[in-house]
Amino acid sequence: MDCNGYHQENHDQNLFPKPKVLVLEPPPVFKYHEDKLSQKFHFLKAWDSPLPLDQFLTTHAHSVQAILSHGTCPVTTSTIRLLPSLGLIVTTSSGLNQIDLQECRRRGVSVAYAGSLFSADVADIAVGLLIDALRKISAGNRYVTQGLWANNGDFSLGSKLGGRKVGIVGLGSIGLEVGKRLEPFGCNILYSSRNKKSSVSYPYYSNVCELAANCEFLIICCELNDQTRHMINKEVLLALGKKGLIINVGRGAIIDEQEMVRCLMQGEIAGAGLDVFENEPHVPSELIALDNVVLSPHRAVHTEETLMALVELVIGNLEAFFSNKPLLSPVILDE
Ligand SMILES: O=CC(=O)O
Repeated sequence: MDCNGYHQENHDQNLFPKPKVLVLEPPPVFKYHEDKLSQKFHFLKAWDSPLPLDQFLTTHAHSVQAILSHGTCPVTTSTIRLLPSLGLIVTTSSGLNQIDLQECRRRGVSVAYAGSLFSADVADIAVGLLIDALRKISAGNRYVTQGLWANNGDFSLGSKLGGRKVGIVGLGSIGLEVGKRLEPFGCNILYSSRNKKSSVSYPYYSNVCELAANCEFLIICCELNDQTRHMINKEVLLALGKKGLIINVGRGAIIDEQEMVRCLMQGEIAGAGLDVFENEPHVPSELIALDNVVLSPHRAVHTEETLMALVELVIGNLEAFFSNKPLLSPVILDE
């Protein structure tokens, strides 16, 4: 046994009780793999308790060393402050905007995340949404299933992908995967990012508005933070222009959603493919009604295969923490 009280060969539950892990809201991985996780850890389920959250946290304050969190589950300053023994937050997401990282840094709480585990899956959906919006696959499906084709309707033409200029906002691991997928279609890739990347020869724009003015489609792949919140505003959307499409697989709040809805309704941009929204799972009714918008329920990150890999990563990170070993996918908390 190590100093955190964790025993790898944890056969006798009385002698070596399973380490306790706090879960504030059920993460998607629970739906499919809770049994597997529960073989190793005892989950304290805040959402399942009749107690109000603060009282639940106070009750377990001294026994909680680790939290299991996910992409839309806030881990706030007040939660962290109520848990004096907290040493680790493991999130099943790649995005970290929901965790108060500053408080983690201040308190010396480590954070582990999904890293680039989902990047290929997210890039597949980004390209899928682009092709769908451009070639009107979902709209065509509605046209057929609503009987309009059989009634001699006139389905409007889509537009070609090859040879088009695609602007990627955020050239991290997801953005790079998107670029890799679009190059063989004959697309010209441009990008904006915090810094110019020496690993690619794509034209770089430090200003997202200039990127929008120089490309035909924008694919949002960056993270949400104070700098990127509502970065895609009216000015950027107008620069993208009337034939422009916007695809978002980052976070809803990177786009000023109200402004995007207005631009879509007034024909200031041509269409959108969206996996993420400002107020999930609520999607503005105007977006639902538009035929030039393709919607997806924040599922770009999850496939059966990556969820399997994710559960192993979560277990690996928690086991490492409780055995005082290096985390498998730590977040580097800069000074
Ligand atoms: O959106 C999900 C994630 O950040 O992993």
